[in-house]
Amino acid sequence: MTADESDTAGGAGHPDGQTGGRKGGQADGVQLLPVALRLLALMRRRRGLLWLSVLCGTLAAILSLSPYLAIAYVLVNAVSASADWSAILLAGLAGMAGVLAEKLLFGLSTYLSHRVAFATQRDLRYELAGKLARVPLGFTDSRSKGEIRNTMVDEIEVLEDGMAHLVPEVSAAVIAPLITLAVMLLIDWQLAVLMILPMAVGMWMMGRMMKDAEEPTRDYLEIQSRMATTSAEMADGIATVRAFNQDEQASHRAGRIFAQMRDLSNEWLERAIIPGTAAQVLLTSHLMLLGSAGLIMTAAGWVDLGVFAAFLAVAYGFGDLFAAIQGISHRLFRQHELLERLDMLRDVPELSRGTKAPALADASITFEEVGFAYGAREVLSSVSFHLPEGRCLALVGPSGSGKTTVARLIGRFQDADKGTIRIGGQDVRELDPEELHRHLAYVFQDVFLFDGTVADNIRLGRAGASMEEVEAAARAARAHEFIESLPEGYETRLGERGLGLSGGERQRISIARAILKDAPVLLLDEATAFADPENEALIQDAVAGLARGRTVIVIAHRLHTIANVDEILVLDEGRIVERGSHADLVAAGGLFASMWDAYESVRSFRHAAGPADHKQTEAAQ
Ligand SMILES: Nc1ncnc2c1ncn2[C@@H]1O[C@H](COP(=O)(O)OP(=O)(O)OP(=O)(O)O)[C@@H](O)[C@H]1O
Repeated sequence: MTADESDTAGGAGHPDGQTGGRKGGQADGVQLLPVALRLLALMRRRRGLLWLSVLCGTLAAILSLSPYLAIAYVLVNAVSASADWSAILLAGLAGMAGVLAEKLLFGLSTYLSHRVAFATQRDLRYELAGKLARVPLGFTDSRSKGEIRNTMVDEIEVLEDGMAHLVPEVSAAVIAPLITLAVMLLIDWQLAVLMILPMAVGMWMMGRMMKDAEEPTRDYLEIQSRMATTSAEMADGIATVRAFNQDEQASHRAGRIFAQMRDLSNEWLERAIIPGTAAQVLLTSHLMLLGSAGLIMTAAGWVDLGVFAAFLAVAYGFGDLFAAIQGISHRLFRQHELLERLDMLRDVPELSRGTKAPALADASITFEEVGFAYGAREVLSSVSFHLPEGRCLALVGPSGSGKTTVARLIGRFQDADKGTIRIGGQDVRELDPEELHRHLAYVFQDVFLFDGTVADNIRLGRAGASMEEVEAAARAARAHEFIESLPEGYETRLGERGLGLSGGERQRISIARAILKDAPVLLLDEATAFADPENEALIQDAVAGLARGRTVIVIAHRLHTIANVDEILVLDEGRIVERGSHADLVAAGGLFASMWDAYESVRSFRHAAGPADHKQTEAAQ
């Protein structure tokens, strides 16, 4: 694809772009040459093809002047008294051959640059996908997922314009005119100056305008990014929005952003139309200046008619080339923004990769004075515990007390800011991440299912597991029956994010994954609520089977399910405020005891409420 080159203000760099935006950026203006060099650097792995493309593009641009020169030669000779018709014919043929060669070379240059661009796009996406696997998960939490998707899909797509189109076009629009200009200066510097002067002034004006466009362009990209996020949210969250009767408010919110976009575009149009048109006039007035001044000089005998005709012909072709430069600088400016956004993703610090792959002493988990903050907000402080292999630890506490964060730190979804977390005696930061994750299995509430078959989704637990193993895991996870009832059983495609399965069914697929993985440590976030009592009982059953013989950390919401765990940690505002067995904690009369009382009274209320609720509560037990 090519970038949209239409310009509302005479090619004056309307602040449109196809990127998401960002505030800030270089205060001292965008240097277009470095942008072009960065684009080249992106493609350096394929520099052989790239330079061949540049060479073909340059030759094509030089040859593009050949028909004008041929016409000039033909005209000058045809009107002269001593016309040499065979030479005229030869010049005509040479002009035609020049055009043909130009088109062929330009086609070859574009073909090569596209090959390089497509391969580079693939490299970049691959690199970013790998990067996402190495950055702390907190990064994707804090960064809108739409923004990341935007960069990986749309913005890298737009970079294709820079890599595939700008490379041959820059060769055509910059290198070739420079060579031609040098030759023209050698032939007649006065005519060459006349030819180039108005263009140079026009180019300078365009440059000023481009500089003025930086701020509005950033605002434009910022609004464009918000528009993309709002539109994606409207599409993704439409069910919630409708359920709360917020359609109108959501439309108004989106409408305000759309209006900002219109206002910014209008504002820019008004600012750019006059200088833009003036620059356009200058950029195209070189023929008039050269024509009138050159005629006088020729009539005065200062310049040879043939030379004057050649200059006129080249100047005619030069106009096109300079028009191309405007478009290129404008598009390079867009590429600059894209490259900056790409850099932001590429430069995100990665989790340190430990290299140790030692045999862990056991599957114990230890927290030593662990502290963690999201930005400035401390969410865990001085958390210490030791969970021996094969034992079960429950984390309880009010919402937001830090239970999930404890589990996430073990898997290095983020790294602790203070203290040390050990598995089998080894600091998790010193372990090779793959080695660490081989020891951990998760069953979280928010089950991610990808667009693939049920069997493939279960195989996420262990790639390459046989169909028998997948099925055995599904049976143990009490998922086999519902999977069999799907239209194509294990081969049923789940569609994007596994839409179409109930919460309980998704959870059981996640349990099947964990069973297949057969990791010694299980991190389990107990589901808070499922309407369907049958599902609930099945999940409890499956979890009990999965937990047997493993080291388990369970984030517990139903306090009766943890009556027999080895230790309960009670968290409040990121600190361990109580610890002990269920009976001890109830007897202690602290936070756990009051949570337990509240929990019990809800349960007895449910028992009293009626058969349906009663059945559900029973099933849960
Ligand atoms: N990605 C994040 N960025 C910023 N703050 C976060 C993020 N994730 C969690 N928090 C905050 O960290 C604190 C601890 O969250 P955490 O999810 O660990 O609590 P929790 O005890 O598991 O809560 P719940 O029982 O509601 O799931 C909360 O105040 C939460 O708002």
